Amino acid sequence: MLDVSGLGHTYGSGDKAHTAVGEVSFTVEPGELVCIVGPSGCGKSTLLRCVAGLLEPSKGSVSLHGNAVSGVPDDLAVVFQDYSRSLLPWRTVAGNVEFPLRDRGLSKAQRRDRVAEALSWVGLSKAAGKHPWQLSGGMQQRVCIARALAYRPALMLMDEPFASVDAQTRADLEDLVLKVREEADMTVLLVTHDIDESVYLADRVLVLSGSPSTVVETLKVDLPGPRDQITTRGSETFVRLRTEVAQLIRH
Ligand SMILES: Nc1ncnc2c1ncn2[C@@H]1O[C@H](COP(=O)(O)OP(=O)(O)OP(=O)(O)O)[C@@H](O)[C@H]1O
Repeated sequence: MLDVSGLGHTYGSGDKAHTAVGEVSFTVEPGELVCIVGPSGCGKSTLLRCVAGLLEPSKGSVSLHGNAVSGVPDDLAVVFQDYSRSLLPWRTVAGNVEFPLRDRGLSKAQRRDRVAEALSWVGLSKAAGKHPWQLSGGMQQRVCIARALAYRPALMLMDEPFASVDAQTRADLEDLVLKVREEADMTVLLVTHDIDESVYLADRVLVLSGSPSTVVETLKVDLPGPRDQITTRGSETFVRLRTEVAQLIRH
C-alpha cells in the first residue's frame, strides 16, 4: 500500500544544512500496523510529515497505492500528538468529527452515520454535543482518532499520538487503536519514541538510527492476539523483543 524508497530530508542549506533523515526505505502492506521507533531527534516526525505529503523530501519518493505522493493525498489521515491544537474549539465533538467529511461526496445522512459509528468506536457517543474544551486530554485525543476513523482513510498516520496523556489513558488509547484497527480494518503507521509501546502495538517495528537516520532493522512482532496490557507485556516474547529494540537503538 505504502512504498517509501530512498527517502531523505535536509533542513536548510549551506552552512546551516541539517540532514534529519539520511536514507530510509520501507513498505507497509494493507491491514498492517507498523511502528517507527528511534532515538529522540532522529527524524521520526520529519519522516512522517514526508509520508503525509506535508513536507517535500529532499530525496527519494513516497507512493500510496502506486501513486507518487505530492501534497496531502485524499486517502490519508494524520493524528498528531498535540490534540488541543488539532480540534476546532467552536465546533462540537460531532462537528469536529464531521468536518473533514464535507469534501468526501457523502450525503448528510451518510455523514451523520459515519460520525455516530466513529464516536461509538472510541466510546464517546454521549459526548457528541460537547465542545473539546469540556473534555479531558484523553477524550480530546479520542475525538482526533474518531475524526481520522470517520474519514476512512486507506492509511492512518499517527505521530506520537499518546505522548501528552497520563500513563493509564495511554494504555487505554493503545488498546483502543488495536480494537478499532480490527473493527475498521485499518492500515496504520505510528511513530513513537516508546520502545514498549512500539512492540505492544505493532505487527512490525522499524528501528531508526540516530540522525541522519537510516533503518537499522525491521523486526516482525510475533506476539499472539488479542494483546493484553498485563499478560502480553509480561510474556517472554515481549521482553525479548523490547530488549532487542533497545539494543538496536543504543548502537
Ligand atoms: N523545521 C525545521 N527546521 C530545521 N530543523 C528542523 C525542523 N524540524 C525538525 N528539525 C530538526 O530535525 C531533526 C529531526 O527532528 P524530528 O522532529 O523529525 O525528530 P523526532 O525523531 O521526531 O524527534 P522527537 O523524538 O524528539 O520528537 C532535529 O534535529 C530537529 O531539530
